[in-house]
Amino acid sequence: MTASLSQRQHVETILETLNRPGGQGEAAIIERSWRRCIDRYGLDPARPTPARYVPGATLREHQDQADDLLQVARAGVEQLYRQVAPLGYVVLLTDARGIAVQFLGAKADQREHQRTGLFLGADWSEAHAGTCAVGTCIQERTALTCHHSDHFSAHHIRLTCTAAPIFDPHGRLLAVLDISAYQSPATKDSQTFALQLVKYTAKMIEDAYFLQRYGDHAIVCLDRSREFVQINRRYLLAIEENGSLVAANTAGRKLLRHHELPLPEGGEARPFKAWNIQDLLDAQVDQVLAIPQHSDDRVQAFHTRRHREIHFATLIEPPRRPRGATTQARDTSLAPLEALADDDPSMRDTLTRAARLRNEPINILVMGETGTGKERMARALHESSRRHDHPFVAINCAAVPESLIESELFGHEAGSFTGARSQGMKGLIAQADGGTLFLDEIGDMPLQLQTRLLRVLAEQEVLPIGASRPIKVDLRVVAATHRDLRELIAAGRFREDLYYRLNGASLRLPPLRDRADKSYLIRQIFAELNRERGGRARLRGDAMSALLAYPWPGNIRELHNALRYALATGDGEEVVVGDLPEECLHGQLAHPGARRPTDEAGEGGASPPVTPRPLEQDLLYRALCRHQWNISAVARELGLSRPTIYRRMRRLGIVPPHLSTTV
Ligand SMILES: Nc1ncnc2c1ncn2[C@@H]1O[C@H](COP(=O)(O)OP(=O)(O)OP(=O)(O)O)[C@@H](O)[C@H]1O
Repeated sequence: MTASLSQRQHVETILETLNRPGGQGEAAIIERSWRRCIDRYGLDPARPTPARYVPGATLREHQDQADDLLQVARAGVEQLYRQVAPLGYVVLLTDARGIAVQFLGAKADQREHQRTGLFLGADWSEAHAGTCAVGTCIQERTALTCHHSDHFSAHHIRLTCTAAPIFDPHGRLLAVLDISAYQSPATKDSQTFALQLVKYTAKMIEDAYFLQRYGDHAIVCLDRSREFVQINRRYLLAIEENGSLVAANTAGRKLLRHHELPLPEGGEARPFKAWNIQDLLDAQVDQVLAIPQHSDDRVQAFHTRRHREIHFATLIEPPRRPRGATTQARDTSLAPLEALADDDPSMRDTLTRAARLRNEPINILVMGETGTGKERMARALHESSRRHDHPFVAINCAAVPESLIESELFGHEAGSFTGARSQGMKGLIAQADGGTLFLDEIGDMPLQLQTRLLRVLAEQEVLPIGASRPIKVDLRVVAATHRDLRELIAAGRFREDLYYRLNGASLRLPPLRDRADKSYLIRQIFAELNRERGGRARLRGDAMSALLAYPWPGNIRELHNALRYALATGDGEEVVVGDLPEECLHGQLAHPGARRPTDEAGEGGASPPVTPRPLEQDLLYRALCRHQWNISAVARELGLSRPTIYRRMRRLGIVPPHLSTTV
């Protein structure tokens, strides 16, 4: 059968079906949508519906509005893509208006994706695209598969698309998650698993968004199964301290409807906020809030008040907000240490240890790869200790010339050696009296000075060069190293006795690549740099995604520099993915969903080109040089078509060296 014949038949089927009384179940959903297409939108099933893209700037607005969700959804969308990509599906996340704000699909088929509209910026609203999984899901507020000839437009009938809605904690539609493929078996049943998988992922994203939005509230998680309540968390209810409900996930809202008291004739359902947890569960608020989080009884059973059904409950308490009798005044002096990390397991252990050690009269050795924040840790230890009103004095033993380090550390008397200051100099050790002396790169300290330092630590007194009497000092030394001091000891380059003096306790910092709180660090550093610059730029979601996708080797300094660069190249208002340095962008381009969207969306002529930035020119130029101006190789590396590369070269004014005229 030729395509045009099947398309003609499709049009006839639609018209015939609409002349019959309505169908059942999902068939009814599709029929209702077909009716809307004709009656409300005035669409014609035989008329081609070319993919429509919103312009680049509009797409950015849609992405900005969906930014919170996009950040939470990223991991879920990527996991879904990994699951379905081998079967030929692409993944789209659209906003509530049907505009694709995230896309993951095979790069090799990019042209086809763009032609069909399975791409960033495409408009899948029903009013434009006709009956389709996304548009019809938005209208019907339900998950569905739009398989082959379910589509209204004859031009979409080779597609199979499955979509599920994502609602916000108040039941408003937030987004639609969709998977689509060009080839699939003829029967719609073949998509049953697809539908379950998309619904499951949409619920995961919805719940992750819920937990993030209401992270400052107590959240009651309920399930009918004791075994699954901690994993499934089927029903989520955010409550105030007095038990009144502030939000519920989709399943939670259904549970409330199920347990609503019978309504009087014509009566309205109780507004969501009028619920209290004790209206739902046969329990007092205090009992629910007392469910322990970290013991064997963290799952507790309750009857529901109305139907006497058993539900198992766990509680997620807001972080750092102690409640009731266990309330203790928060120790604000710990703030400098707490600010170093968010939710990284090894940092959490390190910080707990640091908090215990901060006022102990022992020296501390901080270990970790270069740029992992050892000096930050030393400062935070000092600032959170009782010594914080006294000086924090830092010296980098590797950076000061060997000839100066002795006088820098120990100071000297007037005229004690050639080049000494005429009035003498107080050394750094004496300057740190009462406070903290930070010895960075201690492994680089010359052996002879190690002996003198050992004496200072043992005697708590320092003898300046040329002085006859030592000066008493009260010191806490924090030393840092990225080297293995035991190896240096074995090689005879570090004194073992000094090692034990310095290593009263040790703290090890994990490399950036292993940290689970990268997004926290990114936000922290970005905010700091913003403050330094006196600016108020914001970091857009696509830049954050690229930074998170980049395989950071180990160094926070590198991240710091990347953000500094991005702020310098950005327009001052926001930092977008194109403002990031080349290395981060490479991690980004290897990742199909995180590409800067707008210029590629313009390939079909629907989106205007993005204003070129110097960085974009620089990136392309460097890629061209790397590949000796082989356009195919550059196109492959950047995941773009050859014509796109030529178009960009023209737009950015890049001329190959072997041509004297413009390309
Ligand atoms: N927790 C943090 N939050 C924000 N910025 C941080 C954090 N930790 C480190 N940085 C930044 O990362 C960079 C490196 O930090 P720091 O100098 O403390 O590392 P280091 O391990 O002492 O480095 P080196 O090994 O080179 O001496 C600095 O720019 C610092 O501001």
